[in-house]
Amino acid sequence: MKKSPLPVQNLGAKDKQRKCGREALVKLLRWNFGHPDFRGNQLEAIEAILSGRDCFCLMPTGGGKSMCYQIPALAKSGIVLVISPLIALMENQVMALKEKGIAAEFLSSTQTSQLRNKIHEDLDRGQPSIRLLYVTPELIATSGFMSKLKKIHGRGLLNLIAVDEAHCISSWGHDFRPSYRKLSSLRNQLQDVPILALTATAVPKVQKDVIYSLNLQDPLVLKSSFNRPNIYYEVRYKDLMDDAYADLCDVLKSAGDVCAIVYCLERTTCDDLSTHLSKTGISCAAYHAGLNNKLRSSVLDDWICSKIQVVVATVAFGMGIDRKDVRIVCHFNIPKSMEAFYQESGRAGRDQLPSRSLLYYGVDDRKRMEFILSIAESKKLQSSDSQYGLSKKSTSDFYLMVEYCEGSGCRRKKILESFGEEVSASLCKKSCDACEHPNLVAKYLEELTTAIAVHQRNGFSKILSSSTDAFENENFSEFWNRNDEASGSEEDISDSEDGFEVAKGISRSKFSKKTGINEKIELLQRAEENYYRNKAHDKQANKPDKNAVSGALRESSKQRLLDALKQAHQRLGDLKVDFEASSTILENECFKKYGKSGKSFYYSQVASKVRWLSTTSSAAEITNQIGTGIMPPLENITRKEEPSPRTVSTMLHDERKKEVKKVIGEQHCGDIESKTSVKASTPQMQTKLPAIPSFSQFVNSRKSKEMQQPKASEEKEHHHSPNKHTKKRMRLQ
Ligand SMILES: Nc1ncnc2c1ncn2[C@@H]1O[C@H](COP(=O)(O)OP(=O)(O)OP(=O)(O)O)[C@@H](O)[C@H]1O
Ligand SMILES: [Mg+2]
Repeated sequence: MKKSPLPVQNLGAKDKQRKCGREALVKLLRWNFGHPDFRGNQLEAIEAILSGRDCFCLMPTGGGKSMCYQIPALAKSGIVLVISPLIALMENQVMALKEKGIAAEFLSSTQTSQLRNKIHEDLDRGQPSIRLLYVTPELIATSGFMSKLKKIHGRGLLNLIAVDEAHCISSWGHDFRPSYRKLSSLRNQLQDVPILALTATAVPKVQKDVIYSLNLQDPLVLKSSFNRPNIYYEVRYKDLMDDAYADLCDVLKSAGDVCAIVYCLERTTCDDLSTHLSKTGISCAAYHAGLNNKLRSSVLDDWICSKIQVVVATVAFGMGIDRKDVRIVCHFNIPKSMEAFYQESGRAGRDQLPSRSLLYYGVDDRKRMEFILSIAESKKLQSSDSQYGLSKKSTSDFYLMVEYCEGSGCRRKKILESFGEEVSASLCKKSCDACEHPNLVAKYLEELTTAIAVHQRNGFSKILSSSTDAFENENFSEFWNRNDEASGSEEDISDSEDGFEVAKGISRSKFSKKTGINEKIELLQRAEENYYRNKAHDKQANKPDKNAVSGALRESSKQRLLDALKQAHQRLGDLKVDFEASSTILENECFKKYGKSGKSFYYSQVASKVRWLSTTSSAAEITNQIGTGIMPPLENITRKEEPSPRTVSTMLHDERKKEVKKVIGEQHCGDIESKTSVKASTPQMQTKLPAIPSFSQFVNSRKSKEMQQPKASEEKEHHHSPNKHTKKRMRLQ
């Protein structure tokens, strides 16, 4: 319904400098938004801004921060500029304001040039009709738009600059956006325009950083408690349950037909989980950046208008989702930080009614996140962002989240303390599982400790171990040494430019479309791993340290590298390196890095090198990496000891064959074998070793098989149901 312009114009047109009294502001609120009164610090913030003062406003998620700039936009003639990190967020707010008859627009590259021109024309008018103009920080950074802003300001029409989600300016914030840093120049460029910084998730360090970076002058600092008393916090332990999918299903069903969001780390989990929930009769849909825009907006629309009950989403279902009656927010995987968790779980109960935050914690998830963060950190260290001190921060943030799950004591207290709030023990009022059922939670934690010990004993998720230290100084794990690494992130999932998202994007781009292949690679790796484990175990039956890298293991690894080098030479033609010396160098490198970390890391690194040798398309790359002298002609190479027919590689090959057979069937395995045997019997090799099929060979033959038999392969993929043991192994997707 379009409202009459009153009382906006009455208040604004009379006297621009006139201060609106409380009553007039409440009237504006009631008239335009239908709320009976201001909440929390809204009024104080609005009054400060209207008096021309800078303001830093920290309010909990759903606290009503938008009102702090929307009311001033209505109280004075002129324009309020709102800087917002997401186009979707701007679109939503502008649409909602327009529905209320308030003149709001946003400028973005997604609009037609015709529409943009129309907005610019309005801004150029003596008295623009637009009251709220939403823009991205990127647009602010352009000289053209800045000169337009200066002109508007010169005409006395720029009333306020509101920086929404202001924590994005700080590299200490969980959603740091490099483009936000460009906002630092606003104060100098538009000197006497008040600036309002708004955020829900700033820890004290970030709060200071925001105020400093935006150069706020004597700002009114308003901080509300982060506490969300209407949200009940609970953690459930995946490692202690048979089937987390079924558990979640029960939770959602027993809650009735309520609105819920389930956050997952990976798109594939969203798809799987959504399918699973749908099958059990829950109305739900997946939402992630892998879906096209049309599908995404239809899922969002269906959820907003209650056509579907549950959205199973990645963090792409992000900031600005304003449905008030979300009753359950579930994290099916541990989030990356307490700030992210707070913001996401805070989408529950924005209507202040009782709601629930449920986190499913799994040790495997924790390890996966540790791995992602370690990669993101390495990437950030390499990039210019390192100047902002990003290196160790995300891991330490993450451990707060781990502590939330693994520690005993009130969950609410943990959340609030992480934001620097001092909290009394009585605050929670038994509205978290740890306060309501302390003995039960203590029992779970004890069982979890045992489960973790069992995982560790069994070498569970060995390849991507929890030890991020093991990846320090490493040019990433074997998973990163792949040809397609350079493909990078083809899309963003949360519209964030951050290293974390980029790292996730890269990992997804490499793995998500290759789930089947990835599983097979895993099987091969497992076969290799088993081989080494068994061999080392046999040889060292009496030795106490089962995890030590034995001399035999080193020798066989060297042999593998030697074979891989020779195969690379065959494939690429002009590999000018000394094979023996090079394999020693490569093996030494692996041992130097991981010899002390135990054989699984060491083996993993060797496997990585072998894979690199068998997939790289550049001989120069190998030569450069090894950096050894000129290689004698291949024909002249003779081994000191000719290996027996049943060598390490043969055995390894047999192991692989077994696994390959398991996955792709006898016939296809035979294909690989016949091809590789031909290679192995070529005279140049002077070895009886059958060649190890490279992963690309394996993957390519698998692909062609899949193309021939799409249905059969689909069945096999389907067979890898989420609850199968294989799913429990770690995969980055
Ligand atoms: N004074 C008020 N009384 C009642 N409801 C209000 C009031 N102010 C805002 N709201 C409502 O609260 C909800 C949340 O508002 P808003 O989106 O501005 O919150 P936010 O603090 O920006 O949250 P987030 O951190 O998630 O962005 C909206 O539905 C809004 O209409
Ligand atoms: Mg907001």
